[in-house]
Amino acid sequence: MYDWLNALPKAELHLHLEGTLEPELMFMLAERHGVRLPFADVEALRQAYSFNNLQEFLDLYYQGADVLRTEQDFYDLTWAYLLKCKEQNVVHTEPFFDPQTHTDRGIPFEVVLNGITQALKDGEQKLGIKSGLILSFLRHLSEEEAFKTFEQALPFRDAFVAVGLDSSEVGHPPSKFKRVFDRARSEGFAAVAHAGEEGPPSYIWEALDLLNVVRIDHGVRAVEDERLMHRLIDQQIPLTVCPLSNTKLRVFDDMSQHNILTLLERGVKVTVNSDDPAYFGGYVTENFAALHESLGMTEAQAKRLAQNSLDARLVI
Ligand SMILES: Nc1ncnc2[nH]cnc12
Ligand SMILES: [Zn+2]
Repeated sequence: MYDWLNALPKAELHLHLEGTLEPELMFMLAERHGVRLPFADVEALRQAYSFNNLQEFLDLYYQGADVLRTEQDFYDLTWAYLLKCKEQNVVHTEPFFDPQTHTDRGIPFEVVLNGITQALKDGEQKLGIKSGLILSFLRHLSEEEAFKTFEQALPFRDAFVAVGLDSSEVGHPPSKFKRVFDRARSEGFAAVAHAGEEGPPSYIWEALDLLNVVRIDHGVRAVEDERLMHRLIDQQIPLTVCPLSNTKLRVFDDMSQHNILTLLERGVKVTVNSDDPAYFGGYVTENFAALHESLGMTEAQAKRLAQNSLDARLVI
């Protein structure tokens, strides 16, 4: 089944480039820049990837990103991910990047963006993988800081297709970013947002009604609100679900409890994605494989999930 799932053409719509930083690359970049990591070796770092919630993961994820410093680093990071896409027949990807994670430690916005966009261009030319980059705001920071980031990005408007919202969800509802999302949409960008990962269904409502998002990232807590379920089904609003992430971050205790196939069978437009594969134990194919192993996902269901991902692309 793994090989069959791997060969299925698919799109990835929920992937943080910073979350593809494999321990081996982290150590290589640390050496490149003479940075001392607080882990003895790759194995010790992997051992640390055990989380009780989103915040415990984010603390390590932001710390790991500190080795990303030059254009070449961002290129290498993105290219390594695109090679994985090639290997797993991900024919299209719409990755996030978090500019504030880097600009806040003094890395110029252009350094981050140039490295990523050059790799994405090469990915299309040399590997045939299409992409659309999503600029994501960190929701634990202020709306004013999100505005600053957006203004900084505008001169490079051709480099990205949408804005997103990620980081610590609870306590930072979508409403906090209504005005900056209004501004981004007025400039012609699509909007997506993480909502209903750890946060309540009301955050999904806000993402839809206040931020006017065209997709919900995660959204698995929608099942707690039947009226919301009807909205998602009636309007066929895609959810970018990340099964391995959800179990690693304890949104579900075990993969056997994951609700993605229940959502699929109720008619919600769900897709399968890897979120932060270097930290959560697998890329897209591993996510599909886990659904087969733990939930008995059939080939027909896998085909529908893959087709949903192609249908839900922002860029065609
Ligand atoms: N799963 C996730 N939720 C929120 N912010 C993130 N940043 C990277 N991965 C994330
Ligand atoms: Zn995410």
